[in-house]
Amino acid sequence: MTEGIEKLIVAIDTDDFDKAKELIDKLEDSVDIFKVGLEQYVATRGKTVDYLKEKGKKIFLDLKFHDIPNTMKSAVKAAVRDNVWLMTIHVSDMEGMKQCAQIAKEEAERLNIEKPLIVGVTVLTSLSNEDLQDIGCNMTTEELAIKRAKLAKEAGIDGVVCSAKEVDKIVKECGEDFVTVCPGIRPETSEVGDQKRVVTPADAIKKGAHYLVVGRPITKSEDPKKSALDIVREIENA
Ligand SMILES: O=c1ccn([C@@H]2O[C@H](COP(=O)(O)O)[C@@H](O)[C@H]2O)c(=O)[nH]1
Repeated sequence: MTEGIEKLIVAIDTDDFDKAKELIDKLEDSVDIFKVGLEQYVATRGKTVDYLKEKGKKIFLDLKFHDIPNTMKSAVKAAVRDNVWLMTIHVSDMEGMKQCAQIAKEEAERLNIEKPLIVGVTVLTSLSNEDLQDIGCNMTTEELAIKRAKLAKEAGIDGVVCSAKEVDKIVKECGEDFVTVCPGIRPETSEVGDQKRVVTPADAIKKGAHYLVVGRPITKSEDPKKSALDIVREIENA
């Protein structure tokens, strides 16, 4: 497998199981990791997860758990049983994050399976400094993302979701082994859409991102396979 494929995660954001299946089938030779997010999971009641398992693909379950500690930890426990490779929670209170990290370890040990990676969402890539001001936060997106990454690390979480704009600073603060997953990736010619902190695939890799999450630039393309392969090549040449 090429290094580019190992770093690319494709977000299957559609509310239709047949469309998701068609995309996965088109991309299966060029993509190894697929992200199942809220829209797809709720619409199909998790059916895509089963389909990806049948295909032997790595699954990133992006349901961004955020609740009281007991509910978060119970959701993480259930997701561990689904044998996903990576899952998201929100970087929230220390107690909730610590309990998620602990239960994932215990449940994976009990089932004798590899523990899924748990990453915490720092600051959504669709948010700008002004958006944070609007909700009463006087930090910049970068300051808040770094602060939350440090909290996630302290709580025992494996890594974070962040924009590649701040990924170099997070790697510097939290270390090379702390997993960084970066959405908001846009090749030069792609539409930005609702993303506000965007970076090209090449720049994200140069700044130290471990994994790049790409949705619409691939899934809405006329030729999703070509678009995925172009990104894989850009990653490899970076
Ligand atoms: O901060 C975040 C966290 C998650 N996402 C998710 O990534 C993909 C990005 O899709 P695009 O179509 O490439 O914009 C999407 O599923 C989001 O839910 C994010 O964008 N930002």
